[in-house]
Amino acid sequence: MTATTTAELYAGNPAVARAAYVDGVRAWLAGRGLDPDSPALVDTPARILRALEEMTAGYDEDPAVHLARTFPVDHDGGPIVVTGVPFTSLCEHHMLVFTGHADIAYQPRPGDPVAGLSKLPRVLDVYARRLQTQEQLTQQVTTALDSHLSPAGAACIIRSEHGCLSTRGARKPGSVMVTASYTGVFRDDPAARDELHRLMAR
Ligand SMILES: Nc1nc2c(ncn2[C@@H]2O[C@H](COP(=O)(O)OP(=O)(O)OP(=O)(O)O)[C@@H](O)[C@H]2O)c(=O)[nH]1
Ligand SMILES: [Zn+2]
Repeated sequence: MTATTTAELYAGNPAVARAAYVDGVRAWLAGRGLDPDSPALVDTPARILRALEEMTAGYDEDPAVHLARTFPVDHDGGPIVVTGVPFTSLCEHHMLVFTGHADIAYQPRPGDPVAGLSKLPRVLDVYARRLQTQEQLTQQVTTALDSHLSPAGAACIIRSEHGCLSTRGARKPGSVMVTASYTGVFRDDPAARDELHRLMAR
């Protein structure tokens, strides 16, 4: 007989896993010398759980849904860019917030239909609302644009401040992590990438 892992025990049993989480936070509070039944703390474990579930709701979403509908518009195949899109995510190492802005772009092939403007921030949020590294989040956005729009190229640049770096550990508030992912023309053609950076400058 093989031992049951924690993952096996709780996968498919979200109600049991939630109860165990609340018990665990209560145990930690008590171990820290605090009263988990005090009016101030009695609802805190369930509150943390609700916040975590809200901030990881992206696991229940598929970016394909947002990119399925496209629109025919007159365009000559120039880059389409949305800059300064705010987001909040959770780092997978500490489950602490990292928050910042993304510049997202794709270059449709001439004559191809385009995605609605709001869909780029929506795709970002599907992935941001998961446990993330910034590198992975950046790349997932361009991969989704490539997969569902088949553009000539896609790009995502993210600037964000990580709570795990600013509030604990190395404690460096104000430090900004910058990551970039380029595909197609933006990866292969320096002139196209330079032009993109000019468009993104603000
Ligand atoms: N590359 C990358 N690193 C991240 C990201 N978010 C958090 N980290 C880092 O993940 C690392 C985890 O390192 P560990 O040594 O395992 O954890 P730790 O002891 O808490 O590290 P310190 O933060 O240095 O105190 C830290 O260096 C974090 O800064 C991210 O999105 N990308
Ligand atoms: Zn972290």
